[in-house]
Amino acid sequence: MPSLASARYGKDNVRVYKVHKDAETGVQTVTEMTVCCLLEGEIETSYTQADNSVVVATDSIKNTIYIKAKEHPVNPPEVYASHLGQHFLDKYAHISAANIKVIVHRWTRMNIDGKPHPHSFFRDGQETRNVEARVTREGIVLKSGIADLTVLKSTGSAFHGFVRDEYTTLAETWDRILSTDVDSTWTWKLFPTVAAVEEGAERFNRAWETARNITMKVFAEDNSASVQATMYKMCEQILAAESEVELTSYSLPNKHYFEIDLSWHKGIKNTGKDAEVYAPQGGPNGLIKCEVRR
Ligand SMILES: O=c1[nH]c(=O)c2[nH]c(=O)[nH]c2[nH]1
Repeated sequence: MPSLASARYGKDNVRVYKVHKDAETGVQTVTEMTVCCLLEGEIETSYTQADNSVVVATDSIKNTIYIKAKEHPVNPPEVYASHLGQHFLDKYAHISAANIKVIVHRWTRMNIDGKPHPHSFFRDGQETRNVEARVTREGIVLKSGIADLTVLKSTGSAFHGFVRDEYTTLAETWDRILSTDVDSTWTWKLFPTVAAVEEGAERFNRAWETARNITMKVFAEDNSASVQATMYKMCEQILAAESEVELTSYSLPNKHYFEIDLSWHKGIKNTGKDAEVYAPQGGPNGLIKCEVRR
């Protein structure tokens, strides 16, 4: 006899835009998000017995995402995600967990004639700021992060001393290009209530800035022995800087740039210390991950 091992459902890819209009200055500030909200609880019978009486329609979940964005600030996204998730526990006794994911897209204010423009913005890169909240009656687990921050350094990266055997063709290198799309997360200690999330909410913007700055500074300044060694240093520094963070993680593709031997053309030197023109690769790519706990 089969049984339902796990279940969650809700609405994904809900796109939300909110504007704040400062009545005094006329300055407007915008936030664009993509939201996912998946519920868990006593919903088994909707799967096993076609019992829709336990189903909060995903259309209603979508409506709630908009209503909560109107009722509450959407900045920082950690606070919005906590309010949204808590709503489903408060409103529906049979719902035991709300899993919220908020992806915040970049809208950076334009500078026109050297002055910040009051209502015009541009997308300066695909990088997003992400939050995952799991809200239960035990408390709120928040995971904050950065995704798709594309970085490259043209030197200051090496990779040698790795296993050499009959499967190895890769040459050791003391000077290579290093490029990746940063996916970094930091998981907070458990918050008992939404009020505890709200209290000192500036911690979330500060930690995002700290993690982003550490990521870029370590990437730029570390004389990298490997992606593994460099990402571990980033994790250590984030844990040292943010005392309420329990766990940090990185997932980094190693986006390869291959040297091109052009010696067949008039003896051109384009390898080793003479390398200038490279071939950026699509796939395959390395993929290096780690989690570091306090
Ligand atoms: O930083 C690296 N880590 C690896 O594990 C690896 N493997 C590889 O082929 N190149 C690299 N680079």
